[in-house]
Amino acid sequence: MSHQTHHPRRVAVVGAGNVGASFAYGLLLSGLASEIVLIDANHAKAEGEAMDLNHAVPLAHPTRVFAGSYADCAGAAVTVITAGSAQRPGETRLDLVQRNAQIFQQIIPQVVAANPNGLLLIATNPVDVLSYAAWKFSGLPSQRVIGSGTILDTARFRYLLSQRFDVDPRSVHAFIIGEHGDSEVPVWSLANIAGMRLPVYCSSNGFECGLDTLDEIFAQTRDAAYHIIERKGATYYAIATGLVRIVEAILRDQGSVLSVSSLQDDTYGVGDVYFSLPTVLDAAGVNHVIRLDLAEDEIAGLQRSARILRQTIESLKL
Ligand SMILES: NC(=O)C1=CN([C@@H]2O[C@H](COP(=O)(O)OP(=O)(O)OC[C@H]3O[C@@H](n4cnc5c(N)ncnc54)[C@H](O)[C@@H]3O)[C@@H](O)[C@H]2O)C=CC1
Ligand SMILES: CC(=O)C(=O)O
Repeated sequence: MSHQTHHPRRVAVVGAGNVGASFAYGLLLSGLASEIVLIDANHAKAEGEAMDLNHAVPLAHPTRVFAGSYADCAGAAVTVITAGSAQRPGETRLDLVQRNAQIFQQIIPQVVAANPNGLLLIATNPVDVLSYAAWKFSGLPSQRVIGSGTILDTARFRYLLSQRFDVDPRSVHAFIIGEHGDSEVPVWSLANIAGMRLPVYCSSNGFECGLDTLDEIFAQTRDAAYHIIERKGATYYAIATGLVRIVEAILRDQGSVLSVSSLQDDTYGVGDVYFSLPTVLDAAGVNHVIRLDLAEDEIAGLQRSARILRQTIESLKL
């Protein structure tokens, strides 16, 4: 209730569309939150989703789910932003930037006015640029403004590698870094199963993994959203699960290493930009970003990705 001052484990969700509603559903099933508030410009949509979700509560976990207004972001540990336009077939994520930045200019100050102490978790695309915009519009310390970044791409990559090598994807350790989008970079040099780099793993365990095979796995990872949008119009279950995983790391103060987007300094030659690297997340948000021992071509790819994002930020004239 909005008159309460203490909201144990409240999570607010702005945007109750495909991604927001799927996230709320995943969060409800996780039992991590005691309250979930849904906010949407289309209030009826938020109300309908809250009603439907509440009917799952007796079968899941005691959770108070309701449709609210920005004032209800008060006391939320995390506010997840999924509002805005999604790609239509043939559009890139970067094509959405002007439209969604304008929406963020309206939304973010209202969230922060109600809740100056919580964390913001951004999913709206292009997620790296909009996370940077959210940081600017919010005035919050960058540690508390996080983008879902390549958590999804890393999950896709681990899944596809697991299929190739016939193991549990959780046993595949590999990261996608940089932009959540077309310029993202696979970190092949550090990818491993059981601590063995992939070429060694392959030769000693009887798998073929030539360059063509690996290139194809990366292309399928990078282009997955296009393939899914062509078929079903949108992607949401996997990103929703990624958002739940990030919220879990925060609410449970786990110190988990996840590839998320955060403000980057110029370690790799391009600063004042958001992009993804493996990042330690805890209750305070970004604890620190891990400095990877990358191969030269990976550094070059990351710098290219960061430059594309920096140029897109500059086009917004924030
Ligand atoms: N970061 C990631 O990995 C992923 C990001 N996305 C992005 O998430 C975003 C949402 O996608 P979907 O949920 O599929 O879209 P959707 O169209 O189903 O939902 C968007 C919701 O935002 C609401 N909305 C629009 N303007 C608003 C405003 N000014 N204030 C409050 N609510 C507003 C709409 O009413 C709608 O309910 C898109 O930008 C999409 O590209 C989607 C999948 C993965
Ligand atoms: C839409 C999007 O960003 C994705 O599925 O990767």
